Amino acid sequence: MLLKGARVIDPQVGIDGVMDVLVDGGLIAEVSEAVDAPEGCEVVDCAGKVLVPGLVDMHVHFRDPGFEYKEDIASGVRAATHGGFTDVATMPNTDPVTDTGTAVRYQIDRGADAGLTRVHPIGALTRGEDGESLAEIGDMVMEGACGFSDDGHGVQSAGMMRTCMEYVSQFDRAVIAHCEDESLTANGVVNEGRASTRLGMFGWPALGEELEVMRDIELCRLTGCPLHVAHISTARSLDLVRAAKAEGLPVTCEVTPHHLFLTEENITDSYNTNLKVNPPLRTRDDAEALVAGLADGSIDCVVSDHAPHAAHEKDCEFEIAYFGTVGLETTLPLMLTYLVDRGTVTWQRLVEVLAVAPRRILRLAPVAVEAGSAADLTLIDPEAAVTVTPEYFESKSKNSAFLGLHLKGAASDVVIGGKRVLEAGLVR
Ligand SMILES: NC(=O)N[C@@H](CC(=O)O)C(=O)O
Ligand SMILES: [Zn+2]
Ligand SMILES: [Zn+2]
Repeated sequence: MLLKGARVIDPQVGIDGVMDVLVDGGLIAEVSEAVDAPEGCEVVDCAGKVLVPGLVDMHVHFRDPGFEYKEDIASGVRAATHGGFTDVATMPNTDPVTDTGTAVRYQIDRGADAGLTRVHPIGALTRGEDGESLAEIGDMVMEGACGFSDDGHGVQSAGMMRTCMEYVSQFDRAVIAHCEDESLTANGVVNEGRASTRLGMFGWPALGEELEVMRDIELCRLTGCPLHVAHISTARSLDLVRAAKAEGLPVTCEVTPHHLFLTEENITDSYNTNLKVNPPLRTRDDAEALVAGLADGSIDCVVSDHAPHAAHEKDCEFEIAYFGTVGLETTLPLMLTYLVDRGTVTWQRLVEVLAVAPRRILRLAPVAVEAGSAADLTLIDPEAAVTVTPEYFESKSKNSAFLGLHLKGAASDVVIGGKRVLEAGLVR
């Protein structure tokens, strides 16, 4: 297959220019200004589009096994492919929890059966995510777990988290921390401050996150285990991560589009339960600090934290609605519309935060737009018009914090292992 005339952008190899990319089998055979199509070669006209290394969303919830009515692996990978991702990492808060090698293998195999976006399971740190005893981490590494997390909960005991980090540090994997001290956040549904006061609801204070970020950075120092802070949401958490990085500690972090582009102010007028997320939407100052941190390199990657929930779990009082927003199909359009098109984030930085850094943090093989690399590629149409409606989603769930928006720019094609799985915006 010959991808002809796209603007190819890959900071890893220092390219930004209009090129032809020849794919042979699962690999990239040639990247140059003019490649003649070999006989019988499928030619894809990519004029006006941008070709980048395949995008990776390193934080999604596919609810399989256990809550397949919200999402299963087959529907999850369709959403991921539609969103432009060649690879995703799935969180272990399934039922049963993904805490054994068999459970990890199940997700990889189900993902492979679908033949779309690849699924890389993240294993649980503790058995059943109960925070009390270590899960079968070595067994999960052997079956292909790409990282470890009790996402959905913080590990409440510092001693248990220390044990987890000491154990994981024997393997070449990161601990991905959902930082939440539940003694501070109990019952909290919105940011503690103006939002909780105006709405008369229990607050989830910034300190509930920051205290565990501080603790886990200290445990990283003690154990040497790579620490990745999930869905960072406050300016102070970011400062803590910056300071840790400046000291040379192996600390990285991620941010979601909803924490970049929405604030607690979006909730106060609407009571829209799709804006109920964990951690909660914070202040405008926090969101601005996160955008700055993403642009300056302090934040390593962008993740959707795709958290599908059924209609009845959101169409209810704010206090009892489930936490989470779907995100796989809006992350790229939001990034393009609000950051790249406006020049806040360069295309090169977009590729770093959505393709390069997540592979590094998950210890996946690097992918670059150069001869010899795996042909895992995302083709972006910067002019595509996206209207976020329930019908737009391939996901089983429609609980998007961004419903109703008109966005500009989306993936048009996705190539995985040399196979085109998204063609002109349609999942095969
Ligand atoms: N983020 C959310 O609001 N919800 C996630 C859990 C999580 O990511 O902590 C979920 O599993 O629904
Ligand atoms: Zn979480
Ligand atoms: Zn999550």
